[in-house]
Amino acid sequence: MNIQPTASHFIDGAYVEDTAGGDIPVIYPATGKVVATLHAATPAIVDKALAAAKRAQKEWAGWTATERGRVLRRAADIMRDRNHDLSVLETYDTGKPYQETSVADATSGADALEYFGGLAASITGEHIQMGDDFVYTRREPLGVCVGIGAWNYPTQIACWKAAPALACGNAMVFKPSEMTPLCALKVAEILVEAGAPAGVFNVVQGYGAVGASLITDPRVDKVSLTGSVPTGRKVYAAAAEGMRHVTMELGGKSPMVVFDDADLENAVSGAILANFYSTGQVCSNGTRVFVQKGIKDAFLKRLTERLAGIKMGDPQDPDVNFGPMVSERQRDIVEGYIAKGVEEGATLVTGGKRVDGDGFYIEATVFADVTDEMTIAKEEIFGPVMAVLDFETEEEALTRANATEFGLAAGVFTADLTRAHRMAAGFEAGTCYINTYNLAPVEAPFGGSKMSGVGRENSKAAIEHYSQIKGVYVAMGDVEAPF
Ligand SMILES: NC(=O)C1=CN([C@@H]2O[C@H](COP(=O)(O)OP(=O)(O)OC[C@H]3O[C@@H](n4cnc5c(N)ncnc54)[C@H](O)[C@@H]3O)[C@@H](O)[C@H]2O)C=CC1
Repeated sequence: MNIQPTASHFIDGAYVEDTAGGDIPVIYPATGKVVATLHAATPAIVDKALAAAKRAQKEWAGWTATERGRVLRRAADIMRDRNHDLSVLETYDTGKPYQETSVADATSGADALEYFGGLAASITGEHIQMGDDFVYTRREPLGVCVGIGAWNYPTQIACWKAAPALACGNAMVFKPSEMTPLCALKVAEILVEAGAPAGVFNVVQGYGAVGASLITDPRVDKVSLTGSVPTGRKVYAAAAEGMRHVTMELGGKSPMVVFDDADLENAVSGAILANFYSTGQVCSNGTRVFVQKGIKDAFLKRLTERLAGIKMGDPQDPDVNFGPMVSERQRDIVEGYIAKGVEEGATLVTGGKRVDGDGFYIEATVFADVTDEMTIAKEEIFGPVMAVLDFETEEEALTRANATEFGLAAGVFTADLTRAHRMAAGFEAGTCYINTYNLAPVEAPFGGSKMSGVGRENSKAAIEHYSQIKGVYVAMGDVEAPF
């Protein structure tokens, strides 16, 4: 497979290069080797992309929604047809195992394109009768949207943002994470192939500075970021200057609560999905696993047994189910947290060590006897580190689960139906799970409360964040004025 793309950027329907912006090396996390070199956008490239989006948006919004939807649905079909190649590329970009990328990335992107393609024609206004007069509402696009992505799901993030944006008649300029710049280019190619007019979806590469320059441009109407809380703060503030709409999908330190009466095997499976999928690099991960005292020993025993099923190795090998971290830096950060866990007195149950060699591998790590004050229970690690905390009562579990500035996700495992719903109602989090964890189907809203974000992606809720309502009052009689 040719990993080096034709050029760094995709603007106005074509690949564009400008080497003056400086190199962005693409490092394959499994080997530590550079597999492609791209270039950061210069101000001229950013200008070209925004100009193309601004022009194309007018044409695109003039199409009927059925026509727009058809393009998105065709793009979904193309993505599914190319799932293998796209998954291999996603694995080069991120280091996530092919076993995951072949079922969770291009496929999830295709789901978003299909879902919002199907929804496009149902995005309508309403009629409000006022005696003889009436008001009608128009649901209009926002204009030019900027999407900024994190490294962990480059295809999915591009599609989760592009699909609702385009369905509503917006155009988009998307900046992938500098760590994983390859996959969004394929999304752009596919949309053009599916019939999207040139300029409706553009990709520009770059580090934070390129992202920052996009947000403040007067041509931009909306910014949707997937990233960390510190970046979210900066992006939200910069967008506020121009009163721009925002969607913020940020980090988390989500709780997963396991009661004594939970199905042990399912709770262990949930904890594995909540901590080790994508080598722990998932924003909604349930990294604070609260386990009720009566089930704690059995839980830890079964978890340790199940972790023996990890197969670490070349992520392109379909039998491998645990890949490297995305970068050396991220692995160093995770190692630092593991050291803090040991230093602050948590019990290291399993893992904890980096794997020697060129790739950025680190073991799946479980700490028990973690307390709320420990650093590993408070800060987002974004790596394969599970913290198991003990608890006794439901009230205690809920209070401690909510005692965080984050509010992205939360989960509960219990056989007690009413308790499950009580917990879901009590969680201060945007995305909750009962007896499962980390599923993110396009039909369901996804996003966080508190410091974890603003707005929702996916589901009908996303339409609210990529369109605006205009009310039109229509008088049927004379106008009454006081003088
Ligand atoms: N809630 C969600 O849906 C998700 C959230 N995340 C969060 O993302 C973080 C990890 O991803 P990273 O790529 O390290 O995040 P990051 O915040 O470092 O970077 C995210 C993106 O923002 C860009 N950026 C950085 N500074 C900027 C600025 N001043 N203006 C505009 N753009 C700027 C980066 O180039 C990158 O494309 C984690 O905290 C994770 O929890 C990741 C995936 C999903």
